[in-house]
Amino acid sequence: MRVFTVDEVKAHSKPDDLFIIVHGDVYDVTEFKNEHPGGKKSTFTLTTITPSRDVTPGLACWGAMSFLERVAGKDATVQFQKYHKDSVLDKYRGKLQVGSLEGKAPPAPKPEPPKPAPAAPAKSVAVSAKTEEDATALEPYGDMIPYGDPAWYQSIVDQRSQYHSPYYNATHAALRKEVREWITSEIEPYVTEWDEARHVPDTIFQQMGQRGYLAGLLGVKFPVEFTDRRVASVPAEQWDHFHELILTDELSRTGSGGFVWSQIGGYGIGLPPVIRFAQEPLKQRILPGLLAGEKRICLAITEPDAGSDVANLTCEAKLTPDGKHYIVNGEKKWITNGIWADYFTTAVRTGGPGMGGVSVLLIEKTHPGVSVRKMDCQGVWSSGTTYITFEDVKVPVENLVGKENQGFKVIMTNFNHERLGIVIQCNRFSRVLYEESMKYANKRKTFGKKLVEHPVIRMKLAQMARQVEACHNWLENIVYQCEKMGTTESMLRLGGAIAGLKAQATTTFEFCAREAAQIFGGLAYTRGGQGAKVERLYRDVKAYMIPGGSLEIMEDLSIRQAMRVHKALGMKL
Ligand code: HEM
Repeated sequence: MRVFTVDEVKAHSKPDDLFIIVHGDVYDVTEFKNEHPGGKKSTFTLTTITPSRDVTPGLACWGAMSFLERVAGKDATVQFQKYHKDSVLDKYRGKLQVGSLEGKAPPAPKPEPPKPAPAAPAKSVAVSAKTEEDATALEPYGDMIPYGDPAWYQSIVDQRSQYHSPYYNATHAALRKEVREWITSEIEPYVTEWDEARHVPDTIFQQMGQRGYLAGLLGVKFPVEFTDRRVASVPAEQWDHFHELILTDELSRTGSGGFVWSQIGGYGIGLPPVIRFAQEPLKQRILPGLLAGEKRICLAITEPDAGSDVANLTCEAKLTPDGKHYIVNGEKKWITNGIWADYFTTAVRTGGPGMGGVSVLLIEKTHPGVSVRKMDCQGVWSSGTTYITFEDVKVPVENLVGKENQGFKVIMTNFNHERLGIVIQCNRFSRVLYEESMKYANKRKTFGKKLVEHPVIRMKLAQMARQVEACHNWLENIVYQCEKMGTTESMLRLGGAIAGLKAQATTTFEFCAREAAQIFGGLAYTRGGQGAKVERLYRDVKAYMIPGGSLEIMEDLSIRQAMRVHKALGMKL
């Protein structure tokens, strides 16, 4: 790349030869000015700027010249920072940058690809002795915005005082770095585009497989028996529930429910029942392709008339007289990823009414009689929400997942994992809303002050942060219990608490979306731009508060289920 002097850049200040400087880098925006959303020359007029209530004399009004022409040949860093997030450049740098100013510090070296974590420390979780805890003291990580990342990401810079946590070791720190670097460089700059297109390129899901991430998202030990894919920074034998928490949390930093669900929405709930309950030959046949990201799966439970009330589903599966097949007829609605799925982990009625007549079948796209159509929903646009019809679909009995008429147990076992996934995503989305608000409030000025200098805005930030932190601490506690208890014990013991946590996380998410939108004002009301994440997440809230057990069902269950368990434990009322 060329090195420029300030005077050399100044020479490119005409509409047909237009350079600008941002953060010491030189950009040729001659062509780009015509597609720049900040006002094309031909359309930019006074009316394109809508004054907010803060109608101060400083209101930008630059006549019939586009923003880029106004700063032609100059250093436009200040103006750039006013209207964009720096991450905009991640997307356009490759296309527009022609060089840098002389004397600009060389760019930081590209991060090395993650190396496998060192064998020590081999302990997975729970360090109580102080000496051991100090031995695993971790480097600080992230932007160091208070509450902008989970507490264990922080530490005082001189390393004398670490932010202590009993849950995390060096492999967890390595994983968060590995995932964040991938998300920042290859995902985040394109998420808005993909959301608008309602599709994430298939290559991203394939990368999820290649990087070993898919194999690590099943709520079980890393399934080495079915795949040779590995996560670069975590030895498979050390993989635990906290790695899964970090992976989902960092994926959710994209601030798009659509993106997260496009990757793990169907997979994270459709595959665990198969891996836990399917017959061995079926697992051997389908798991390698799924774990590699070459095939896709979804969970088909909800119907036009049965949502949280799962026991009343009506999609029926009748055994053929020769006992070799089920014939499936019925419909499924709001099925995440259904449109792309090769396999459908489907709840069907094989017996009488109620939960005792439900079974789970793995239906395959290749089975004649399966048809899918995409649904148009309020949020999670790139997640592929689907309406599915099964018409006389002939499914081999070998595809039964669990035992006939005992499907309710399969579904129940799945719920904790599904809901924890929802909690992790919701809480990071809430954190993103808070983090975006904090950054914006420190930049945007109204009535002569930064937003953050107005007590009413600080109050909003405080209310967001305390709810996010409370939720995260409860989440870590529950994940720790999952790590220690077996699947059956955690299903029974934790069902109530996880339901309560889902209620907590979704209401926190809804609150943070509302407050962030108020802080961003008009920018959160328009799609794209600085408020893109806020506008999008506001639309995504209900996709988290209704499915996977609605808020009302979750709150009720958090008491009912807990009472049932504690009765067995000898509760004294
Ligand atoms: C390499 C330089 C630049 C690039 C790549 C760029 C790119 C963009 C993009 C993608 C948007 C859409 C919103 C978003 O995604 O944030 C935007 C909006 C905008 N840009 Fe730029 N821009 C550049 C420089 C500038 C400069 C120097 C100015 C001002 C002098 C400016 C003023 C604006 C304005 C006013 C908007 C509209 C903001 C809004 O709707 O709230 N841009 N720009």
